[in-house]
Amino acid sequence: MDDDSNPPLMATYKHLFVVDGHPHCLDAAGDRDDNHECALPVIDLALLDKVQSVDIVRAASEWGFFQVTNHGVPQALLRQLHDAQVAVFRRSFQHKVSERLLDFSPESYRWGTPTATCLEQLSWSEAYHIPMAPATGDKQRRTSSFSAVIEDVSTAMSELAQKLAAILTGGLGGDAKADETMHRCTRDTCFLRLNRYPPCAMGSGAAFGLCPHTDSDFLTILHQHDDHVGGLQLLKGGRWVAVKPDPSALIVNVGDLLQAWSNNVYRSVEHRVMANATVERFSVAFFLCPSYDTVIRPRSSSSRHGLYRSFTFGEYRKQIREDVRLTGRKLGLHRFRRLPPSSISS
Ligand SMILES: C=C1C[C@]23C[C@@]1(O)CC[C@H]2[C@@]12CC[C@H](O)[C@@](C)(C(=O)O1)[C@H]2[C@@H]3C(=O)O
Ligand SMILES: O=C(O)CCC(=O)C(=O)O
Ligand SMILES: [Fe+2]
Repeated sequence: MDDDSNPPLMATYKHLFVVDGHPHCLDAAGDRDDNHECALPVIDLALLDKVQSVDIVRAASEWGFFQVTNHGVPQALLRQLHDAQVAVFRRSFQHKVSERLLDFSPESYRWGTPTATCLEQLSWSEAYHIPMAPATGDKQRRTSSFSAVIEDVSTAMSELAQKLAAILTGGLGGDAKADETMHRCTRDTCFLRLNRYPPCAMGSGAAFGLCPHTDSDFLTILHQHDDHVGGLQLLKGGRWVAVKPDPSALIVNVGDLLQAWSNNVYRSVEHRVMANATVERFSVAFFLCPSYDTVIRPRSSSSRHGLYRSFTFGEYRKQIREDVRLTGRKLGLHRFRRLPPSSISS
């Protein structure tokens, strides 16, 4: 490994570990139930029938997270992606910031949190956030074996995500409009994110690998490559619980768009990654997203009014970017809540 491959996280963010001249650490200790590992619901997709669909609907509404086995994304392909991902992150930092990864846009490489003003907003990680849409004039995506692997993984994950999204939208009763919205998610409107969490010398749990957030998409498919490096935690019943890594399974989580569309039936649950003092960690996330002009129209039911106003995915992303720029945090769906009728003055 090149010594110069790590982004300069310590040099850039060391000051956030000191507040008023005193060492500062995350207040994760206050909510620390991190030793508590949870067993996410596991759905065996080889047995996909009515019973499994009901289980998926239940897991998405009670947990917002579940795991799938026999998911159809070949294990050998995930291993190939892992090897290529490791090699890409091993290149020198200078190379990563200055070169385009293959033919993807230069902004796809990110590290740390440029907007962070406190430790709580810092993500101790580097990532390639890759739009699946081919760049204009881009005819050479498959010229390297790496881009071919990325294409194959994203095609397989996209098929899986669409299948699960169809089950989840179907699970709320027939609504043609849901189908229409889901059809606006094609592989090319989605994103693949390659994450690497470098060791953090300040100690395990001293920083977030990825600070608490909900995903801004319909559904996320996540693969953790190692069975011995944990770090992912989710908020369950007001407490942070750790997810036990299982590289043979894929983790699925509901994103903000599905929560809004389903009128809070499905839950986009906050999750985070804790940094580790000695070992690095890799993961890959596939985000099922529609085109930016797609309107998310929260369904209303006889029992519940629409909790959110309609918005386009482009509007949602823009608002998040703006909130992060101005406040350091994503405010997410709170911004799009419909005001209760009593609070609207005439
Ligand atoms: C600073 C931030 C960027 C981010 C939202 C956040 O407040 C914290 C987590 C970030 C993250 C990580 C996963 C996804 O890539 C992302 C789109 C998301 O939903 O949360 C990003 C956000 C972003 O890049 O806007
Ligand atoms: O690395 C992980 O386990 C989680 C990644 C994640 O939450 C994300 O990329 O949105
Ligand atoms: Fe996430």
